[in-house]
Amino acid sequence: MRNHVEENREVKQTAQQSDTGSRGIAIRVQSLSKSYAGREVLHQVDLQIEPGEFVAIVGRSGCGKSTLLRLVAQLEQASSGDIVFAATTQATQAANEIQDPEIRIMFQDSRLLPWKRVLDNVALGLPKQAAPSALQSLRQVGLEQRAGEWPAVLSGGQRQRVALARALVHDPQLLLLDEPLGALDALTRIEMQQLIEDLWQERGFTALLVTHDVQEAIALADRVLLIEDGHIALDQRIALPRPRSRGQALFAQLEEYILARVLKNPGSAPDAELGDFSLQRSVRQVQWAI
Ligand SMILES: Nc1ncnc2c1ncn2[C@@H]1O[C@H](COP(=O)(O)OP(=O)(O)OP(=O)(O)O)[C@@H](O)[C@H]1O
Repeated sequence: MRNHVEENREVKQTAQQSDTGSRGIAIRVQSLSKSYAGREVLHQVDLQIEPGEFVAIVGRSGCGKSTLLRLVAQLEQASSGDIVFAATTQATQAANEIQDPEIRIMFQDSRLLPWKRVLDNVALGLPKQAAPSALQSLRQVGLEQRAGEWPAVLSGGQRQRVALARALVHDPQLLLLDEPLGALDALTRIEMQQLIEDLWQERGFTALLVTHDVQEAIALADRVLLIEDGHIALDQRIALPRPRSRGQALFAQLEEYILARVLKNPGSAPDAELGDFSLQRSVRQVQWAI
């Protein structure tokens, strides 16, 4: 017998799924500004993200990366400007505004409840009868066997896997990732990157990742945005084939270029040289009529 969550999900998907079969939504940020105590952190930011796109945000500490993510998550209010979410219709790719997108967020710390077992953490907020989907979500991150354990006995990487399972059990249209792998060792970090990429490809949600790690941004994202002085100073398409290898010459070239831009190093390669990749991933552009 199907549970309520599955039924609700089906109804929601029928209404909101794009014609690529993607669960992901489009985002349009218009003239977005945010000030804290009179100090402007973001200044009239404009940004468009396509359904199912994976976008990474990099930039120096304190430049406003997490602020932008929190505004998109609707955890904070902008000082001015708009953020619009849209699903696309079947044939036309026209954007239909949606008011209550399913958005989930992952932080650097897992934020698991220590007094709840792993499975109960994943099932948090789900109706009781949806427990099987929580177990399935744990299976997807490879931790089904740890369902009955307490978060305290898991490693940092395993706790982040549980946090990922907890986000995915809600079948998000948009997954926001605020430096979720920042505290992990290098090997675990790469394993988690692969897991996130696999799940993103399988589920089709739109992903927005804040990271300090330019390699991570290039490994995962379709586009890397650099925030600087309150605005998007660079919007670099990463048209490398997936899965990506850090050993590729183009990977290294992009890394050097983006890092140089972050560090404002005048010796970096010109944008034009890097914009000429032949392998472009076909992200379908939304027609905004709203
Ligand atoms: N609630 C707040 N009240 C006051 N100032 C804030 C608040 N949140 C963020 N700021 C300030 O806004 C600026 C941007 O913060 P934000 O956390 O977005 O930066 P970030 O780029 O994510 O930094 P990091 O890479 O170090 O995490 C910082 O100067 C920060 O001190």
